[in-house]
Amino acid sequence: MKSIRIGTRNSALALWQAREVARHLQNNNYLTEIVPIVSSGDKNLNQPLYSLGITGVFTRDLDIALLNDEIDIAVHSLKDVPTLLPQNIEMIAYLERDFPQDILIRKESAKNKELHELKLATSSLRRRAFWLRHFPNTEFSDIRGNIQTRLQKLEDGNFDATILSLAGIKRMKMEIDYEMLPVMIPAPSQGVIAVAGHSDKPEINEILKQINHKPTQICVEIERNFLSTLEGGCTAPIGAFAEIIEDQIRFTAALCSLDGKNCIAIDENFEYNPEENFGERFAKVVLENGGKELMTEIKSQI
Ligand SMILES: NCc1[nH]cc(CCC(=O)O)c1CC(=O)O
Repeated sequence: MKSIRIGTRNSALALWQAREVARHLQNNNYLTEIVPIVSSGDKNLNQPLYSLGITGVFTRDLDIALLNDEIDIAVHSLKDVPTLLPQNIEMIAYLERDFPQDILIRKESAKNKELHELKLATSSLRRRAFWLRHFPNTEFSDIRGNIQTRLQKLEDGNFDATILSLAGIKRMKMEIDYEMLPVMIPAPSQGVIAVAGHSDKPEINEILKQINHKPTQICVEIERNFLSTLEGGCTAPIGAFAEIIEDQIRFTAALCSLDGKNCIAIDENFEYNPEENFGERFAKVVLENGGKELMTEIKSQI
């Protein structure tokens, strides 16, 4: 049998994630081959992502390679994938989520500062707003690039700390001190590796389904339905996290104003029912409780 061509971005993290998907497929006795593809999201590093005006900067080039039959499947960090997929592209498998949380990393010279004294670097509207919700007088600078670049910028730059995803740090095996940030709600689908396939390739997609982790799929579908119902194509400070605890789902989520002063939050426990779109239901609760006006305000500010 021919080997499965696994498309990936060529950052260290993306390659690690692609090898992880390859390992799962090899465990099921399939041959694999990794095909790195340079993405335009990686080429354009001077502007924050939300200001590039297009969604899917990280995924577009892999989508094109998939549609052009240069690769059979594409591996993504699910949180970078827009909720609306291009025609003929389907998300087929999700690997088990390991570390959904955000963490704080500070440089040595800031190690004795209080949290509210830190000057932070992040380009994420969510991380900024959720931090400001607790520490409203914080100064921020933008920071872009892959994890290694950001940590280098932290050493060189005029700020004390940055916020990153724990999953990325763990996957890169970085020996680095970090602090957990229980005040932050993760981005929808943070920490999840997802595999996309072409709708016209049912044989490959059947193979992919064998490595799907169903509990992770259930959780990220709730988070992403919540996100897509709220956003309608715009980027806003939205956190959403679902986890399965015994036989219940715990869902925590919030939409915040850019300055973090106004947050509409959800915290629910419920029994899973595949017939019900919980993400949409909770997003409607947010929209009806001031979220609609808040989204209009955010859209006018970014
Ligand atoms: N937006 C960049 C990005 N996309 C995926 C990860 C790490 C893996 C993940 O969180 O799923 C990161 C780095 C970060 O947010 O710190």
